[in-house]
Amino acid sequence: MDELAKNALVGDALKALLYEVSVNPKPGLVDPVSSGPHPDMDVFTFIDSTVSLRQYFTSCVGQGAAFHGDDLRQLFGSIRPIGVQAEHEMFAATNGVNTHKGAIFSLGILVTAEAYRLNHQQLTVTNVVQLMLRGLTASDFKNLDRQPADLLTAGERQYLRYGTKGIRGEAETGYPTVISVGLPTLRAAKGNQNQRLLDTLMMLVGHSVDTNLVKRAGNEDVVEWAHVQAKRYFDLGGSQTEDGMAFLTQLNQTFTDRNLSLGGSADLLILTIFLGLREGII
Ligand SMILES: CC(C)(COP(=O)(O)OP(=O)(O)OC[C@H]1O[C@@H](n2cnc3c(N)ncnc32)[C@H](O)[C@@H]1O)[C@@H](O)C(=O)NCCC(=O)NCCS
Ligand SMILES: Nc1ncnc2c1ncn2[C@@H]1O[C@H](COP(=O)(O)OP(=O)(O)OP(=O)(O)O)[C@@H](O)[C@H]1O
Repeated sequence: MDELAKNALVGDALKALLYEVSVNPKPGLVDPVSSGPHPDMDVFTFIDSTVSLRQYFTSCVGQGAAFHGDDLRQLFGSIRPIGVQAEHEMFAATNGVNTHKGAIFSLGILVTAEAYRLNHQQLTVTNVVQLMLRGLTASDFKNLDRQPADLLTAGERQYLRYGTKGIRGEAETGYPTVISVGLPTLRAAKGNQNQRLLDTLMMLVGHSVDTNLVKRAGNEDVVEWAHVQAKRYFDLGGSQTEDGMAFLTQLNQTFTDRNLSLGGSADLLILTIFLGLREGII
């Protein structure tokens, strides 16, 4: 893999983050027009955060391209500490605001997998991710019930309470929601870039269990409600119709009023954009 190809991979990761934050109006998320239910951040916070991650993605590409072992779990083991470091850099760049924690984890995995795959073209990105993350949920969720409750993250708490595997479950299975929902929607989506990405986001919202949303709502029933909202958007014609867009604008307000966030769905959109850029469909 030459330097040009490595730089292109890093560039696609950074573009994915910047494209996603630029899409609007996004319910429950920061965009250039509104911060929605996130008064502690705006689009500039996301630009600062994105730029702070260049070195991290460069390291992920380096690890993926240089890995020649048989057990790809070791490749994941090599990027996890780099991810922890990247989280520190993100918090330093945003004055302590969590902009991209989920994206650091998920996009770091996909960038690493893509770099590895460029030297192993017989494998799909799904194959590589599944091999890298074998046993992730079992090891991350092991003995959680013995941890002090106040030290648990939102995702860990929801696993204990509802059995939801969240970002780790999605990752371990090779990001099926991105591959089977996000990418096919993006390939088929019509209109300009913003319209295509809005439809892709809403399709992801309709097919995922977003632990960020559940945390903000304090219950799991909100997932079904969000799925119904996404279906209504598409029944009205999605981004292609005035009714669809009017509904989305109203939904944006509802999410803000109810202090609901879609941080996990935003991450799934980021991953879809990244793979879409690699595939040349965006
Ligand atoms: C697994 C990670 C994301 C942490 O999980 P944690 O339990 O702290 O968070 P939690 O489960 O609450 O969710 C984190 C984020 O995931 C995203 N998310 C939520 N739901 C989903 C979903 N269905 N699909 C994809 N992403 C989702 C959201 O952005 C959310 O904010 C990661 O930060 C981690 O492994 N942390 C431990 C320290 C570490 O190793 N960090 C470096 C990672 S390379
Ligand atoms: N445009 C966006 N793109 C990506 N993620 C976004 C966007 N807007 C909001 N988010 C996400 O919102 C989440 C932050 O929400 P929230 O404040 O509920 O999480 P937190 O920082 O983990 O929790 P708390 O603020 O309660 O400590 C982050 O995961 C962030 O990724």
